Amino acid sequence: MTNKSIVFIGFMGVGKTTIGRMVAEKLGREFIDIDEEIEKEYAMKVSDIFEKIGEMAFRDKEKSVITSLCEQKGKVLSLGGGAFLQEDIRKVCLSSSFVILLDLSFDKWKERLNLIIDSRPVLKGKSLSEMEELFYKRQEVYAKHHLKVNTDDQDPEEITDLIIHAVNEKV
Ligand SMILES: Nc1ncnc2c1ncn2[C@@H]1O[C@H](COP(=O)(O)OP(=O)(O)OP(=O)(O)O)[C@@H](O)[C@H]1O
Ligand SMILES: O=C(O)C1=C[C@@H](O)[C@@H](O)[C@H](O)C1
Ligand SMILES: [Mg+2]
Repeated sequence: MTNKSIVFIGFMGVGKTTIGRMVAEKLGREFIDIDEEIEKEYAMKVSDIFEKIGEMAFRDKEKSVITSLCEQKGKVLSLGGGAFLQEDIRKVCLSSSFVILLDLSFDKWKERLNLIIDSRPVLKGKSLSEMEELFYKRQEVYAKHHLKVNTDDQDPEEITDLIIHAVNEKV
Protein backbone atom coordinates (compact mmCIF):
# COMPACT_ATOMS: atom_id res chain seq x y z
CA MET A 1 0.00 0.00 0.00
CA THR A 2 1.34 3.45 -0.95
CA ASN A 3 1.14 6.57 1.14
CA LYS A 4 -1.55 8.18 -1.06
CA SER A 5 -4.42 9.73 0.83
CA ILE A 6 -7.80 8.02 0.58
CA VAL A 7 -10.75 10.29 -0.27
CA PHE A 8 -14.39 9.27 0.22
CA ILE A 9 -17.05 10.71 -2.06
CA GLY A 10 -20.75 10.08 -2.65
CA PHE A 11 -24.21 11.48 -2.01
CA MET A 12 -25.05 12.92 1.39
CA GLY A 13 -25.87 10.25 3.93
CA VAL A 14 -24.20 7.31 2.17
CA GLY A 15 -21.75 6.96 5.07
CA LYS A 16 -18.59 8.86 4.09
CA THR A 17 -18.00 10.27 7.57
CA THR A 18 -18.89 7.03 9.36
CA ILE A 19 -16.85 4.72 7.12
CA GLY A 20 -13.96 7.18 6.61
CA ARG A 21 -13.41 7.44 10.35
CA MET A 22 -13.43 3.64 10.77
CA VAL A 23 -11.11 3.05 7.81
CA ALA A 24 -8.65 5.65 9.14
CA GLU A 25 -8.67 4.04 12.56
CA LYS A 26 -7.95 0.59 11.13
CA LEU A 27 -5.15 1.92 8.93
CA GLY A 28 -3.69 4.04 11.74
CA ARG A 29 -4.09 7.16 9.62
CA GLU A 30 -5.29 10.63 10.49
CA PHE A 31 -8.97 11.16 9.64
CA ILE A 32 -10.30 14.48 8.44
CA ASP A 33 -13.94 15.18 7.70
CA ILE A 34 -14.16 18.24 5.47
CA ASP A 35 -17.59 19.36 6.76
CA GLU A 36 -16.24 19.17 10.32
CA GLU A 37 -13.12 21.17 9.34
CA ILE A 38 -15.29 23.90 7.85
CA GLU A 39 -17.55 23.88 10.91
CA LYS A 40 -14.47 24.37 13.11
CA GLU A 41 -13.23 27.28 10.98
CA TYR A 42 -16.55 29.10 11.16
CA ALA A 43 -17.43 27.81 14.65
CA MET A 44 -20.86 27.05 13.22
CA LYS A 45 -22.81 24.05 12.00
CA VAL A 46 -23.02 23.56 8.23
CA SER A 47 -26.72 24.50 8.22
CA ASP A 48 -25.93 27.79 9.98
CA ILE A 49 -23.10 28.54 7.54
CA PHE A 50 -25.55 28.03 4.64
CA GLU A 51 -28.16 30.21 6.32
CA LYS A 52 -25.99 33.03 7.68
CA ILE A 53 -23.05 33.21 5.28
CA GLY A 54 -24.38 31.45 2.23
CA GLU A 55 -23.72 28.36 0.16
CA MET A 56 -21.19 30.19 -2.09
CA ALA A 57 -18.90 30.95 0.86
CA PHE A 58 -19.24 27.33 2.03
CA ARG A 59 -18.30 26.04 -1.43
CA ASP A 60 -15.27 28.37 -1.64
CA LYS A 61 -14.08 27.22 1.76
CA GLU A 62 -14.71 23.59 0.77
CA LYS A 63 -12.42 24.08 -2.24
CA SER A 64 -9.59 25.74 -0.33
CA VAL A 65 -9.67 23.22 2.55
CA ILE A 66 -9.70 20.19 0.21
CA THR A 67 -7.02 21.63 -2.08
CA SER A 68 -4.65 22.27 0.77
CA LEU A 69 -5.29 18.87 2.43
CA CYS A 70 -4.72 17.05 -0.87
CA GLU A 71 -1.17 18.43 -0.90
CA GLN A 72 -0.47 16.24 2.12
CA LYS A 73 -0.26 12.46 1.96
CA GLY A 74 -1.20 9.50 4.13
CA LYS A 75 -4.59 10.74 5.33
CA VAL A 76 -8.19 9.63 5.05
CA LEU A 77 -10.50 12.45 3.95
CA SER A 78 -14.29 12.33 3.86
CA LEU A 79 -15.73 15.03 1.64
CA GLY A 80 -19.15 16.62 1.89
CA GLY A 81 -21.70 15.23 -0.54
CA GLY A 82 -21.56 18.29 -2.80
CA ALA A 83 -17.79 18.76 -3.00
CA PHE A 84 -17.41 16.92 -6.30
CA LEU A 85 -19.76 19.42 -7.97
CA GLN A 86 -16.63 21.58 -8.36
CA GLU A 87 -14.37 20.50 -11.19
CA ASP A 88 -11.28 21.85 -9.41
CA ILE A 89 -12.01 19.60 -6.43
CA ARG A 90 -12.57 16.57 -8.66
CA LYS A 91 -9.26 17.22 -10.42
CA VAL A 92 -7.16 17.74 -7.31
CA CYS A 93 -8.58 14.67 -5.55
CA LEU A 94 -8.36 12.35 -8.55
CA SER A 95 -4.77 13.34 -9.30
CA SER A 96 -3.42 13.26 -5.75
CA SER A 97 -5.39 10.57 -3.93
CA PHE A 98 -7.23 7.25 -4.13
CA VAL A 99 -10.89 8.20 -4.50
CA ILE A 100 -13.55 5.80 -3.22
CA LEU A 101 -17.20 6.28 -4.16
CA LEU A 102 -19.64 4.97 -1.58
CA ASP A 103 -22.73 3.93 -3.47
CA LEU A 104 -26.22 3.30 -2.09
CA SER A 105 -29.48 2.63 -3.90
CA PHE A 106 -32.16 5.32 -3.65
CA ASP A 107 -34.51 2.83 -1.95
CA LYS A 108 -31.98 2.21 0.82
CA TRP A 109 -31.08 5.90 1.01
CA LYS A 110 -34.76 6.74 1.64
CA GLU A 111 -34.74 4.50 4.71
CA ARG A 112 -31.91 6.64 6.13
CA LEU A 113 -33.48 9.99 5.38
CA ASN A 114 -34.79 10.58 8.89
CA LEU A 115 -31.18 10.40 10.20
CA ILE A 116 -29.95 13.27 8.04
CA ILE A 117 -32.92 15.44 7.07
CA ASP A 118 -32.45 18.05 9.83
CA SER A 119 -28.72 18.61 9.32
CA ARG A 120 -28.41 18.76 5.51
CA PRO A 121 -29.50 22.21 4.28
CA VAL A 122 -29.57 21.06 0.64
CA LEU A 123 -32.49 18.75 1.51
CA LYS A 124 -34.44 21.46 3.33
CA GLY A 125 -37.87 22.10 1.82
CA LYS A 126 -37.49 19.44 -0.87
CA SER A 127 -40.14 16.84 -1.62
CA LEU A 128 -39.11 13.20 -1.85
CA SER A 129 -39.35 13.30 -5.63
CA GLU A 130 -37.11 16.39 -5.75
CA MET A 131 -34.61 14.56 -3.55
CA GLU A 132 -34.77 11.57 -5.88
CA GLU A 133 -34.07 13.83 -8.85
CA LEU A 134 -31.09 15.37 -7.05
CA PHE A 135 -29.85 11.90 -6.05
CA TYR A 136 -29.71 10.70 -9.66
CA LYS A 137 -28.40 13.99 -11.05
CA ARG A 138 -25.56 14.02 -8.54
CA GLN A 139 -24.39 10.55 -9.66
CA GLU A 140 -22.89 12.25 -12.75
CA VAL A 141 -20.39 14.19 -10.65
CA TYR A 142 -19.31 11.03 -8.83
CA ALA A 143 -18.72 9.17 -12.11
CA LYS A 144 -14.92 9.45 -11.95
CA HIS A 145 -13.34 7.61 -9.02
CA HIS A 146 -10.83 4.83 -8.42
CA LEU A 147 -13.08 2.39 -6.58
CA LYS A 148 -16.85 2.10 -6.16
CA VAL A 149 -18.25 0.25 -3.17
CA ASN A 150 -21.93 -0.59 -2.98
CA THR A 151 -23.10 -0.34 0.61
CA ASP A 152 -26.67 -1.65 0.36
CA ASP A 153 -27.42 -4.14 3.16
CA GLN A 154 -23.96 -3.90 4.68
CA ASP A 155 -23.13 -2.56 8.09
CA PRO A 156 -20.24 -0.11 8.56
CA GLU A 157 -17.90 -2.84 9.87
CA GLU A 158 -18.43 -4.99 6.77
CA ILE A 159 -17.90 -2.03 4.46
CA THR A 160 -14.76 -1.01 6.34
CA ASP A 161 -13.25 -4.50 6.08
CA LEU A 162 -14.02 -4.67 2.37
CA ILE A 163 -12.34 -1.29 1.80
CA ILE A 164 -9.26 -2.20 3.86
CA HIS A 165 -8.89 -5.33 1.75
CA ALA A 166 -9.26 -3.38 -1.49
CA VAL A 167 -6.83 -0.60 -0.60
CA ASN A 168 -4.21 -3.10 0.53
CA GLU A 169 -4.37 -4.61 -2.94
CA LYS A 170 -4.83 -1.51 -5.09
CA VAL A 171 -3.40 1.59 -3.46
N1 LIG B 1 -23.72 1.16 6.33
C1 LIG B 1 -24.59 1.83 7.08
N2 LIG B 1 -25.69 1.22 7.53
C2 LIG B 1 -26.60 1.90 8.28
N3 LIG B 1 -26.49 3.20 8.64
C3 LIG B 1 -25.41 3.85 8.21
C4 LIG B 1 -24.41 3.21 7.42
N4 LIG B 1 -23.45 4.14 7.12
C5 LIG B 1 -23.85 5.29 7.72
N5 LIG B 1 -25.01 5.11 8.37
C6 LIG B 1 -25.77 6.14 9.11
O1 LIG B 1 -26.26 7.07 8.14
C7 LIG B 1 -26.18 8.41 8.62
C8 LIG B 1 -25.38 9.25 7.63
O2 LIG B 1 -24.03 8.80 7.62
P1 LIG B 1 -22.81 9.79 7.40
O3 LIG B 1 -22.97 11.01 8.22
O4 LIG B 1 -21.57 8.98 7.60
O5 LIG B 1 -23.01 10.16 5.86
P2 LIG B 1 -22.14 11.10 4.92
O6 LIG B 1 -21.96 10.38 3.65
O7 LIG B 1 -20.91 11.54 5.64
O8 LIG B 1 -23.10 12.35 4.66
P3 LIG B 1 -22.71 13.86 4.20
O9 LIG B 1 -22.41 13.85 2.75
O10 LIG B 1 -23.94 14.64 4.42
O11 LIG B 1 -21.57 14.31 5.03
C9 LIG B 1 -25.55 8.32 10.01
O12 LIG B 1 -26.58 8.41 10.96
C10 LIG B 1 -24.88 6.96 10.04
O13 LIG B 1 -24.84 6.39 11.33
O1 LIG C 1 -24.51 17.32 -0.76
C1 LIG C 1 -24.31 18.50 -0.37
O2 LIG C 1 -24.43 19.47 -1.14
C2 LIG C 1 -23.88 18.71 1.02
C3 LIG C 1 -23.53 17.63 1.80
C4 LIG C 1 -23.03 17.75 3.18
O3 LIG C 1 -21.98 16.81 3.42
C5 LIG C 1 -22.54 19.17 3.48
O4 LIG C 1 -21.29 19.42 2.86
C6 LIG C 1 -23.54 20.18 3.05
O5 LIG C 1 -24.72 19.93 3.79
C7 LIG C 1 -23.82 20.10 1.53
MG1 LIG D 1 -20.20 13.44 6.15
